[in-house]
Amino acid sequence: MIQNIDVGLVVLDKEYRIEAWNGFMENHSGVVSTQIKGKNLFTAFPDIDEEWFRDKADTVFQLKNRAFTTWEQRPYLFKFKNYQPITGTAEYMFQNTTLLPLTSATGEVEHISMLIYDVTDVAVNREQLKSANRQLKTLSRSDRLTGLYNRGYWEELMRMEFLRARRSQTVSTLMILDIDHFKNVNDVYGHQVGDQVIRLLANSISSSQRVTDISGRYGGEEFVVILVDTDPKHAMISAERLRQKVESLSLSTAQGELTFTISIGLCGYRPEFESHEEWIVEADKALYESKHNGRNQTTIAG
Ligand SMILES: Nc1nc2c(ncn2[C@@H]2O[C@H](COP(=O)(O)OP(=O)(O)OP(=O)(O)O)[C@@H](O)[C@H]2O)c(=O)[nH]1
Repeated sequence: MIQNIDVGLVVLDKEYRIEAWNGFMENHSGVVSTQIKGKNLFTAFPDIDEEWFRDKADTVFQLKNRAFTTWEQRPYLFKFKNYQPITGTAEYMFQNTTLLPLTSATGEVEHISMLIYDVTDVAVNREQLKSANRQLKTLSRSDRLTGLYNRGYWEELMRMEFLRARRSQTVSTLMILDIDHFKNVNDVYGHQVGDQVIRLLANSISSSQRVTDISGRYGGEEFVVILVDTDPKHAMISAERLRQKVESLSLSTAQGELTFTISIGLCGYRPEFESHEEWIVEADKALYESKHNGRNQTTIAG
């Protein structure tokens, strides 16, 4: 039975010599029991981390208790190729191992037995679940149309930046921008072209920003960027560069070339702000002024 079970069984003596080696071990290692018996485990399998394994096994010899190794600590003890078709993505077999003391008639532990379980399917499923969760996390943070952070996640980052700004000596600036007369774009060119314009603007924002800037889609045609460690004067240069770039863009549509402009509001962090929302409100007021004064311009909050 021990020969045929779907679990590896190895018996070791105190010198770490292999005393028993069942069918599972033969099949996966390609080494038959008669060849391996009497050989030292670490000489026969140099991939095994000797110090780590001795630490585990010594407690079994001395304290007569059980010990375990899991695939989460180390993917495997014996480097066996994985041949399971369903879990074909894993190159090597993931293993959990149990070490058990074998007590002699005198009560001494002269041998330990190792049970090696193939847990590749569990491990692969767990890894796939982790990867799916990572993808879900990214999706839940980003806006589907533009790929920028969505409002919820951006606001979370904005709140953290507000707390950081409160402690730091440097100034960060919040930029809010909005497409001018966007309703007309939708009315004249249709909603799909409207979506294309939004995407084009999002690309311009992404390509013109610094790696430390944090940009998001705040609403329909409204975008926000936190320019980290940038005062309003320098943010103005960056905002104007973006505004001019957008002004020069053109989109080919069935109704001819389409150009569009944006209005921008800027507001630097102020110590009197009590929340990140106050900061947003002030930047929004500056945006409103840009709109009010004729659009296609940038205003710094007064
Ligand atoms: N195509 C498209 N349109 C959107 C989306 N989200 C919001 N909108 C449209 O954006 C328009 C916003 O219009 P308004 O808020 O009146 O502003 P506006 O026409 O840009 O005028 P000003 O901001 O004052 O220059 C509305 O017509 C919304 O339907 C979207 O995801 N795709």
